[in-house]
Amino acid sequence: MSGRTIRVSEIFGPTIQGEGAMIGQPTVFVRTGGCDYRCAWCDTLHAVDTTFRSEWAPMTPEAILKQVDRLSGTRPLTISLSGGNPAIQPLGPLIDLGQRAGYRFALETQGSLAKDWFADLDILTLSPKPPSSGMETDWQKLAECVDAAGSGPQTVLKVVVFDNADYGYARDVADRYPSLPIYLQPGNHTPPPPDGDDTAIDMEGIMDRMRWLIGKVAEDRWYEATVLPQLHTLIWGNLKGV
Ligand SMILES: C[S@@+](CC[C@H](N)C(=O)[O-])C[C@H]1O[C@@H](n2cnc3c(N)ncnc32)[C@H](O)[C@@H]1O
Ligand SMILES: Nc1nc2[nH]cc(C(=O)O)c2c(=O)[nH]1
Ligand code: SF4
Ligand SMILES: [Mg+2]
Repeated sequence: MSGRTIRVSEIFGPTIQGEGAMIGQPTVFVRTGGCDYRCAWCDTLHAVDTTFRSEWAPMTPEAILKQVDRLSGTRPLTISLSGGNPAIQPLGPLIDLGQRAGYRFALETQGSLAKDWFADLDILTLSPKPPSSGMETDWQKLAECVDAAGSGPQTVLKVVVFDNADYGYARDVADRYPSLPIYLQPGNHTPPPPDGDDTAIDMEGIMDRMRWLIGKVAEDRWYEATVLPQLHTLIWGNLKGV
């Protein structure tokens, strides 16, 4: 298929947005395949690891929207674009087509690649990666993402926190962008293996980290931060497609 196609790992929903600014709100997910990062604790390796490439289907915007319509009952809601890194894919035409049908678009990306069409989103979540991920932040690229979005979408920051170094990194990100809302998300240290169907998580461990993180924020009187768990993980563990 042609260059207009989007590499899709999975389309699922309606479910609730489990993370960040839109937590609890009904949404359909379109998860793209492929990522320029390899985070040590990635919970979505089936959309990252190229071993699973054969499961990623090239789809046109029309075919994707048809599938979303089938799931939503053609009642427009927010479509959440995630991945992998969805910024790699040519998503502009899908956003345009969907918005004309009444859909809203949210997208999450690590902020390593800026696209002009970020300005057309309704909400852009930039989730730069802390030290525990093993990835290095290119601050210039992150700035380009913020600039590309401009005043188009609501832009928010979301940082996963596992430890003190990650917490310090989150504070640094917030200092760089004092006008953007920031969400802190405790890390899930038992992410799913890409090919397994065991959904078990260490709930106690995640809750311990959540309590520790709230304690840090309170102790520092960091009242601009919002601390939220991954709601879908608390409800369904590592189950895929929810
Ligand atoms: C799977 S990523 C896909 C979008 C994009 N690649 C990104 O990282 O922002 C979606 C969100 O899940 C978060 N995430 C991934 N693995 C996680 C884990 N083990 N615990 C908590 N959050 C995790 C990421 O940091 C990101 O905010
Ligand atoms: N319910 C639900 N909420 C989510 N928020 C971010 C997700 C992601 O994997 O990008 C995700 C997901 O996979 N499921
Ligand atoms: S950037 Fe996102 S999808 Fe890519 S490896 Fe990291 S958490 Fe996973
Ligand atoms: Mg996820």
